[in-house]
Amino acid sequence: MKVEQTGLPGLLLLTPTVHRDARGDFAETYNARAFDAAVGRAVSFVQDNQSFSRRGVLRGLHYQLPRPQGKLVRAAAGAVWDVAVDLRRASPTFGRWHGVELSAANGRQLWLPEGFAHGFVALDDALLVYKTTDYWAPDAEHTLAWDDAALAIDWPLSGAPVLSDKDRAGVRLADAPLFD
Ligand SMILES: Cc1cn([C@H]2C[C@H](O)[C@@H](COP(=O)(O)OP(=O)(O)O[C@H]3O[C@H](C)C(=O)[C@H](O)[C@H]3O)O2)c(=O)[nH]c1=O
Repeated sequence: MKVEQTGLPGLLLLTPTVHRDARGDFAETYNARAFDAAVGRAVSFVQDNQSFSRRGVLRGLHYQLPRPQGKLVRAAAGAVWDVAVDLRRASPTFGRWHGVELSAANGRQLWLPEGFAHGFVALDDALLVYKTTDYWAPDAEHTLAWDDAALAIDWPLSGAPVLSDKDRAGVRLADAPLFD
């Protein structure tokens, strides 16, 4: 598995080894021993999620506080442009974002430790699958405005995104609850 830093402390890009043969291919999409070695600590996941999004759908930017969730994210089908925003008040990269294409074709995974908001736009119809380190806690959910000028996220959009009502009502960074 290839492990790459992203410039935001703790946010990692992981690319599992793909074993190809005449039948197709095989990859270990999660191996606790290898993942914990990459992260440098034991991480336990309690929930697996999947969401299908049609091309042009944008979900996010979401996080839970309290009950923050670390997330290990990949596209099992199609492709998304996945974004993490550092909301850790004391982080040297507070308020900065990182975007990367995750696709079934590139097999890339993004590890977002607790303290990040997460969102993505579907570049074509996409099935996003991801593990979380805590359970869903709807009362602890927050939505950061995907188009906050203070974040200036350079979304690869070819028109207005398809959004949920919740995501249309995201709060600005200046008004968002932050991680200490
Ligand atoms: C997150 C979640 C949702 N739900 C239910 C609640 C709604 O009835 C339905 C859709 O929920 P929502 O519109 O919040 O789904 P997304 O917009 O994809 O939210 C997710 O998208 C961003 C990108 C994330 O990183 C989070 O995991 C999560 O916030 O699934 C559940 O039953 N369990 C869950 O863990």
